[in-house]
Amino acid sequence: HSNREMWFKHFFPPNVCPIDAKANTFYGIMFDAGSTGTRIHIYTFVQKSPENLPELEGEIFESVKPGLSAYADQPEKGAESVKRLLDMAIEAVPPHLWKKTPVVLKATAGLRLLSEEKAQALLLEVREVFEESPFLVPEDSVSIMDGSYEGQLSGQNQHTVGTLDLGGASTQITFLPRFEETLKETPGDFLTSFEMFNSTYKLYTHSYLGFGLKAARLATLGALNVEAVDGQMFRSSCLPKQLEAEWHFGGVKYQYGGNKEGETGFKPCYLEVLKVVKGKLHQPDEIRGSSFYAFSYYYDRAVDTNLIDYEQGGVLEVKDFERKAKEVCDNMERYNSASPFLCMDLTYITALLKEGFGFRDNTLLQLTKKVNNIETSWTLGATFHLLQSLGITH
Ligand SMILES: Nc1ccn([C@@H]2O[C@H](COP(=O)(O)OP(=O)(O)O)[C@@H](O)[C@H]2O)c(=O)n1
Ligand SMILES: [Ca+2]
Repeated sequence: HSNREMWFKHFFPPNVCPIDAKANTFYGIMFDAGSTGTRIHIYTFVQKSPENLPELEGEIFESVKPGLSAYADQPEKGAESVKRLLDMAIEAVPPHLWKKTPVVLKATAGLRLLSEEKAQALLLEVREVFEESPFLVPEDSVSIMDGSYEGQLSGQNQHTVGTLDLGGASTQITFLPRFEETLKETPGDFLTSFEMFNSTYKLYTHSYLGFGLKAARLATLGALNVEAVDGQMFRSSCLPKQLEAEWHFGGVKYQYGGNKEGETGFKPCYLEVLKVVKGKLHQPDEIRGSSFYAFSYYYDRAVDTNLIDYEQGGVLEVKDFERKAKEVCDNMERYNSASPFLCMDLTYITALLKEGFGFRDNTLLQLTKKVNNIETSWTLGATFHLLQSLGITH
């Protein structure tokens, strides 16, 4: 619309101006099909004028468990879980905007670990659910995402230069390098360029498949990429001595337990976990002392052990995770009520941060679930990009 049509909008406060609201509000529906759950993000954007970027106005968020990969052998059931979430969008988006509201699903690490055939069958069923909905279904609306897009950047605090995300199957690190040196010593496929205000920026972002918390459990147990797991017992010094149990992940059943006779506790556990991370990740020098935002399982495990409050989040040092790991691992029987993997998880987080990425003991981590009441997720950037590429916003 031209400025002529909108001359009257200055007489109304923005939220009572009916035409303004209609002409400038856009919705975007983004599904995050993660390895442990499926989530819907329904974003509302408002574009105040054609020359400004659209602003995020709000988000509706819901999630279900388990993730799509758990339906590897029942793709219709998997698609049904998506449909139930999509029904929320039918309620949330005004009917006259349905046709203009794109719906997209991007699967992350969990589906990357399934066979091509099973993954495609799932995606096909989901695509059908989308086609039957009243929303705009772009080409490629259902896909497996390249890991590097999961990185996200937050600019809340000048000294916080990057983000860390720990999923079930993969983990991501993203930051804006400040030194030429970092760009020089970084593998090319860890860098992506983007344009903003007529300048080109280089972003360091990488997704490590197999280094998510749950994949790391299997790796520590020696059960990742093992051919025959049937009847095999995987043991670890990171688990309670007497424990023997079963665990289902990615459609496979694993039997695992504690070191009945051998050692348990932080020290032997750390050595076990070290084998999984040491020398496996790229360590950019400049991040050692920088502070990072940390999401997902970093957040969840910090909440589980009272390091932070669930609602508030908080700031931690890397060594806080180590202190807690020692406390839990060296008193394993006492912590039995929580997950039997708590010691292993905290030890892995400690090793990942210190030996994997190369952070210092006193590196600060800002643990956050929401920023300005919006779920922190790669989905926001992806939706923004989608609306622009479809020409829905400018
Ligand atoms: N919107 C979201 C998405 C995931 N998560 C967390 O991310 C972790 C699981 O990661 P995921 O299921 O996305 O696994 P990947 O597919 O990323 O490996 C859990 O700690 C979730 O609670 C979150 O806190 N908020
Ligand atoms: Ca994720």
